[in-house]
Amino acid sequence: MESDSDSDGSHISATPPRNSKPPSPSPSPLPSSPPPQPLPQILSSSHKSRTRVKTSFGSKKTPKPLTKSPPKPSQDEPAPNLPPPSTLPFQICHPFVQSRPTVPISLSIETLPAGYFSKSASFSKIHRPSLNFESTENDTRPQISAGANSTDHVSQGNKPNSFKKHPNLIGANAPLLPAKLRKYSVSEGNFVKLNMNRNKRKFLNRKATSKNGYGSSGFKSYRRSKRKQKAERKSVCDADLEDGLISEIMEQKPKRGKGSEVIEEAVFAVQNEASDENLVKLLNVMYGYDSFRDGQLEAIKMVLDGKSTMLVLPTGAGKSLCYQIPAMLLPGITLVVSPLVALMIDQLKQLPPELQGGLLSSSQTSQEAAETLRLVKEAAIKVLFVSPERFLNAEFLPNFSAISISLLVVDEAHCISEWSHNFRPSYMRLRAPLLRARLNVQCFLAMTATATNTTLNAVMSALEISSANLIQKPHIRDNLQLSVSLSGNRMKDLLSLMKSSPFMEVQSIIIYCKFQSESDIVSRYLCDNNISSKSYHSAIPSKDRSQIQELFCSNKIRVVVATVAFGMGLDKRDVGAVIHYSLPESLEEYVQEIGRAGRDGRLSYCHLFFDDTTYCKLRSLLHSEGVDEYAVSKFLSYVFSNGKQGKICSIIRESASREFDMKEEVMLTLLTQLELGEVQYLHLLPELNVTCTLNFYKTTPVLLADKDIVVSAILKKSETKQGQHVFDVPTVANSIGFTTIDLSNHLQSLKLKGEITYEVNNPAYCYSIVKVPEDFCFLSAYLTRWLSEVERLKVQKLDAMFNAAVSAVNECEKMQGCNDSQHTPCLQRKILDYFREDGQYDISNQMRQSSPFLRADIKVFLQSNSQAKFTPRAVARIMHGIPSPAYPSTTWSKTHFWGRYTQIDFQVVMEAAKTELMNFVGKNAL
Ligand SMILES: Nc1ncnc2c1ncn2[C@@H]1O[C@H](COP(=O)(O)OP(=O)(O)OP(=O)(O)O)[C@@H](O)[C@H]1O
Repeated sequence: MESDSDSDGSHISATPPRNSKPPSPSPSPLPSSPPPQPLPQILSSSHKSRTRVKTSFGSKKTPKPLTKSPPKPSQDEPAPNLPPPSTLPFQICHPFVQSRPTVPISLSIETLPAGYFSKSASFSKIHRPSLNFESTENDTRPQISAGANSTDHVSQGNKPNSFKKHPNLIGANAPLLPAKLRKYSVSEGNFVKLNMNRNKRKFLNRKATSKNGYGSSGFKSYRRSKRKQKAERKSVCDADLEDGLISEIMEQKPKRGKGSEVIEEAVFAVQNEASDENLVKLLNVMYGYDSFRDGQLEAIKMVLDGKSTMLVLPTGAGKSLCYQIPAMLLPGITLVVSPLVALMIDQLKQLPPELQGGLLSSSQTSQEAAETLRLVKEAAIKVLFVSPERFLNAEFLPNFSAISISLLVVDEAHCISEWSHNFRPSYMRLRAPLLRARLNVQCFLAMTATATNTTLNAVMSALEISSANLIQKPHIRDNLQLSVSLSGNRMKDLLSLMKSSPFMEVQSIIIYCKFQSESDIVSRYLCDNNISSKSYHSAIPSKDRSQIQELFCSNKIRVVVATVAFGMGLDKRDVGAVIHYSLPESLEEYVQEIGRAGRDGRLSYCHLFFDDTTYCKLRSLLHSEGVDEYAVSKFLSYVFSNGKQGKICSIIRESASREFDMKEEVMLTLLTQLELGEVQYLHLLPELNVTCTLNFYKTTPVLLADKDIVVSAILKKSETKQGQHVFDVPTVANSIGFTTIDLSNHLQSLKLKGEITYEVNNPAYCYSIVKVPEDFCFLSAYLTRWLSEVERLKVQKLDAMFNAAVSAVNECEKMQGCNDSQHTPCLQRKILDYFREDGQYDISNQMRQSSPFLRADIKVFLQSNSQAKFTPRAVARIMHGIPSPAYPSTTWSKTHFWGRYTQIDFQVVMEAAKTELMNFVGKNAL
């Protein structure tokens, strides 16, 4: 495997500088680290607000109800903040703390001394390599990015191509066919019509009013609406999409022109003989590039050979091309599984015009999905993007029985592995035997930029990819200059960094923050100090977000201060610097985010700030998803409580989350594991609002029930509240052997006939039981172990990130090209070691192992909250200041023990809590 670690920084001088003018002769030195500042308030409730789907109430055409229309049922009052008395293992019999208890004087306040991590570093002189200024902005610049190793390139000479913007591409920077070919090429390309029905934005059948046939306003609004779909990376999955996302995605066949003949010839030549020369020719006529980047040709040839392949290339190295070219050549369709709809949309719009694409995601309506499937069946779509949630479900599969799938691509393949930084339960569906059996697909291409060896092994074993078919290139491009500094005052240090060379000369900069509030504060601070910037995160209205991204891409905004929401799918080639204001949660995340810089191959700067307070805070937060065996077993009993095989069951997300003190995502992870683990216990059904409130209008309920089986069941199974019938959708469906979808359709038809109106609320996970577990204890122990392991690994990943930063600052001997705060070689080496050696990587943690006051404080806390019930984890969360569904910060942050022990390892606090709880319960029992 190639290694970046041998580089000593000298290679960087071969790259033209980002700033076209030479650096100012004397970079202004930065001040030494001032004393630490408190972090801004960073904890926020993870609760999603309850959605309420209104189907017909309030419509003007609604006929008058038979009975006087009662007032709308009020939304459920939020449940009390504490779980019911019998639900927690430790009961403490004392008055509860609803009003502030008289807490004895605090026993201790544990804080790490400032400068806990010795030797503070300064980034005052960021090393600037000697640069060759001969190349100018307009040169065909040496791409030292992914294809750093130029010997691996298959080239047809390096004539510069005059790239023109694709008429239908949304991406601001995607290079396109050279001018000479563009004039022959398709005029309408792979325009993806993206209708936002719910937002009433329709571009279908738009009359051509401009050269490209779409009308400039239509195209502009299309671009705008596309950009709206950037969403928070961690939180966005199909179900999380903002309202009115994708309603329709369709293709228009490109008009055939002389350019398409040239491409057809090139395709034909490769189909005859997949030689390097023919493939380069195809690359050239399709994309206008002269040579493949490192790893691309190898991957394409492997896939064309029918070999399942694991491809690990750095971000921005050009992985997409590795399935796009095969998709042009292979007879069947190419399915691309992608974790985020926003990513799918980006990839869809970046398909070359000759390649027709489509998208299926669970946020589409059934009509939209049907339209896409129709196009697939007509072979009008060559590349189909699908979300893993949609994938392999009972509704999806039958559509593919008669369709030949030549290639299945798993994008962000690390999501398959629970050992990755971004495990997604829905990716557990991606198993070779299942895919072969259900879709008859034989060839897989798994792609990622960030995978440790353990993760790679997990992915390759899931997709049965032979180790001989692993293509792996260094994780970081050589054109990224990495610097790091321990900061006592990040805000001030950031300002100094921004005002010093080279950052002051860089055109486009992304500053990554961990929290939304932090991003707002930092952006405001920069603006107040004459550095204009914009804050970007998912709480900013989508219209504004789109605008910020658009302005950033067109270089009208220089600095964006963003959470992780910014960047996924962003293919701005000339981002010159990425600054981490907050420590990333893993080296994977760090690598992914610095990969936003220098996609054009030019030298780019990445600076990382770190400090012990942020590290401790992040480490605490990583424990917010952990669960105890007690909670898991309670959850399992509930899941199978009314359990007969085949029965449709539901779990109302919000109330169950409080009841089990488990985040909604954790409940979904458990349910997915019960579906996709070794034994299939249940079958997940689409999520649904399960509580229905119904009014009858035309016909009296009893008369209607005589003719209608559904109405008859509703009358039997509903409660009448103020003249309205309230019922649980799965209960009614079960009673007449309907599916929930059938029942919903039936209600809809009654509504259209004017017989009823109804409203549904309470979003719930729905499933049918396949098998009731024989041994609940065994299963809950197994699931808890599994979740704990995932939790432990996340913490280890943060430790590894922190240790890499600490050791660069404190241990680097500055021998091999590192100097001042510039640590490219040693950070590259750390990253390489981490990805390669995995388990043996240094992941010792820097947390304090205990405090003499910990147990005494817990004891006081328990005494003063004696009516409440706690698990050890609940106590530890409070001591770490982590809110949870049953112990929200609104109530519990009022205790002055809240967050007092963030610097002590969570497990240690939990152990202490366990001991104290035992003592407490023991004493009470006496
Ligand atoms: N052979 C090539 N020569 C020049 N540019 C290329 C080549 N291959 C791909 N590119 C360009 O590199 C950019 C990044 O490509 P792409 O989006 O496929 O990267 P990626 O590896 O998927 O990145 P990420 O991991 O961030 O999604 C695109 O603008 C693409 O057009």
